Amino acid sequence: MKPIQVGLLGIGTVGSGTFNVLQRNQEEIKRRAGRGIEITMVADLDVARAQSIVGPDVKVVNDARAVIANPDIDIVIELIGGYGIAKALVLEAIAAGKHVVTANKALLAVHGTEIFAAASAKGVMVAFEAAVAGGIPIIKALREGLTANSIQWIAGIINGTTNFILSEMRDKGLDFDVVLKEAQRLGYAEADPTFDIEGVDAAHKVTLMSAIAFGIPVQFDKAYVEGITQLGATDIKYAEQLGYRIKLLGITKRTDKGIELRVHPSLVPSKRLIANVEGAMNAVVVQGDAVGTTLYYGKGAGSEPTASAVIADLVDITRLHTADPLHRVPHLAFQPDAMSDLAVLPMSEVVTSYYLRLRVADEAGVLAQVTGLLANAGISIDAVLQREADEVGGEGSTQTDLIILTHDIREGAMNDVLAQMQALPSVLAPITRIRKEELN
Ligand SMILES: NC(=O)c1ccc[n+]([C@@H]2O[C@H](COP(=O)([O-])OP(=O)(O)OC[C@H]3O[C@@H](n4cnc5c(N)ncnc54)[C@H](O)[C@@H]3O)[C@@H](O)[C@H]2O)c1
Ligand SMILES: N[C@@H](CCO)C(=O)O
Ligand code: NA
Repeated sequence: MKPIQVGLLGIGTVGSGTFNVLQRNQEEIKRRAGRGIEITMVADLDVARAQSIVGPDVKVVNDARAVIANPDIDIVIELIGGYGIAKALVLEAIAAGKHVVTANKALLAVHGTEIFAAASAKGVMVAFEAAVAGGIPIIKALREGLTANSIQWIAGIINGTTNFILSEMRDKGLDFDVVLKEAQRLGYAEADPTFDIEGVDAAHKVTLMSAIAFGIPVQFDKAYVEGITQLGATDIKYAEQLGYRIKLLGITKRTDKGIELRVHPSLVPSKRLIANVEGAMNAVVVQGDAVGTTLYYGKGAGSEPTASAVIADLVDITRLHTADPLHRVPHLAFQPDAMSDLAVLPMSEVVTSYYLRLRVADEAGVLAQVTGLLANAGISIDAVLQREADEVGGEGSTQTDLIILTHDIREGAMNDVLAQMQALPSVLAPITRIRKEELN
C-alpha cells in the first residue's frame, strides 16, 4: 500500500523533531502502522530554514493553506501554536476532510468544543497526545487504558519550564530570570513564557485532562490559575523543613458538589514520588476507583519527546482512518451524546489544606491571637513552626515568622480568616498562603 501522506504546518522545535524521528524510525513505524507515513509537504514562514531541515525531496511552501488544499494529503499536523492562524487552519483542514494532529493545548483548551464538534460532524479525527505532558502518553492512558474506572482525581506537574525553574532555584539557588532564559534556550518555554510562569499552560493541559477524565466539555475559562512568580526562596526553605516540596500542580477532582479545576503552587509531602520529579520532567498522578493510584512520568517538552507523541497520533490515525467513525475512540473519551453537565466549582468552594506564613511582631500573645482566629472559624491546625527572631531579622530582631499548616477547609472560609489575620496590628507584612495537597 502507498504511504499515507502528511502535511506539516510549522516546522520549529516540535515540527523538526517530528520530521527527524519519522525519518529515522520509518521502517519500524511502518511495521506498526501497516503502511508508511510520509511528510510530503511542509509550510513555514521561513521557507529556507524549513527546506534545510527536510532536504530537497519535500515540498516547502510559506502558505499553510496550500498544504490543506493538496488533495493527496490525508493528515495535517498543526505545530504553529497559538489561537490565531492555528485555529483558522485547523478548522479549514477539518472542513477539507483532513484528519488533524496538534500539540496546541492553548487552542484546544479554549476552542476545543467548537473544533471537536466540527471534526465529529465531518467524520475526521483531531488527535492531541502531544498537547498534554508532551511525550508521556497520558491522553492514551486516560481515554483508553483507564476506561473501566470512575476517575476520582488527577494531579500533575505538567509544565516543564516551571518545574525546571523551581528545581534550579531550590538546588542551585539560581535566580528566577536566569533559569527561565535557560528553559527558553532548551526549547521548553512557550512562545510567550508568561503562559508558563503564570500557570496558564498548565491550566490548558489540566483543562483537557479534566474533560477526558470526567466527560465534561473543555472549560478553560472556569479554571483557577495561579503561577509561580510570587513564590519566594523563604517558603521553599520552610516547606522543606516541614517535610514538603513546592510544585506547580494542575489538579482536577470529582467531588459531591462538582469538579475542581485548578493550577497553583502546592506543598506536596517530600516522600511522594511526584515531589521528587525534578528539572523539566513531567509527572501525572491519576486516581481511579478500580485501579487505585497510577503515576506517569517522562519528558513533557522538547523536540523529540513531543514528536514521539505527535507520531503516535499519526500511527493511530493511519490505522483507524478507514474505520467507521463510531468505532473510533471519542475525542473526549465519552460519546458526544453522553457528556456530563457536572459544574466546575468556583475556587471559593474548593476544600484543601494550607501553609500560611505570617511575619509578625515578636511579642507575647501573637500566636494565641492568630490561632484563636483559626479556631473561631473551625479550622484545625496540623503544625506550627516559629522561627527564632534572630534567624529572621538578625540579632535583636523584633520580628519573627510564624508558619502554620492547617487541615482541610473550604477556600472561601480560609479567605475570610486571612482577611481578619491580615488586619491584626501584630501582622507586619502580607501573609503568604500556599495550598497543600497530601495526594493520598
Ligand atoms: N516546544 C515544546 O516542547 C512543546 C511541547 C508540547 C507542545 N508544544 C506546542 O507545539 C506547538 C509548536 O511549538 P514549537 O515549540 O515547535 O514552536 P516553534 O516556535 O519552535 O515553531 C513554530 C513554527 O511555526 C512557524 N510558523 C509561524 N506562523 C506560521 C504560519 N502562519 N504558517 C506556517 N508556519 C508558521 C514558525 O516559523 C516556526 O517554525 C505549540 O502549540 C506549542 O505549545 C510545544
Ligand atoms: N512550555 C511547555 C511545553 C510543553 O507543553 C512546558 O514548559 O512544559
Ligand atoms: Na502526552
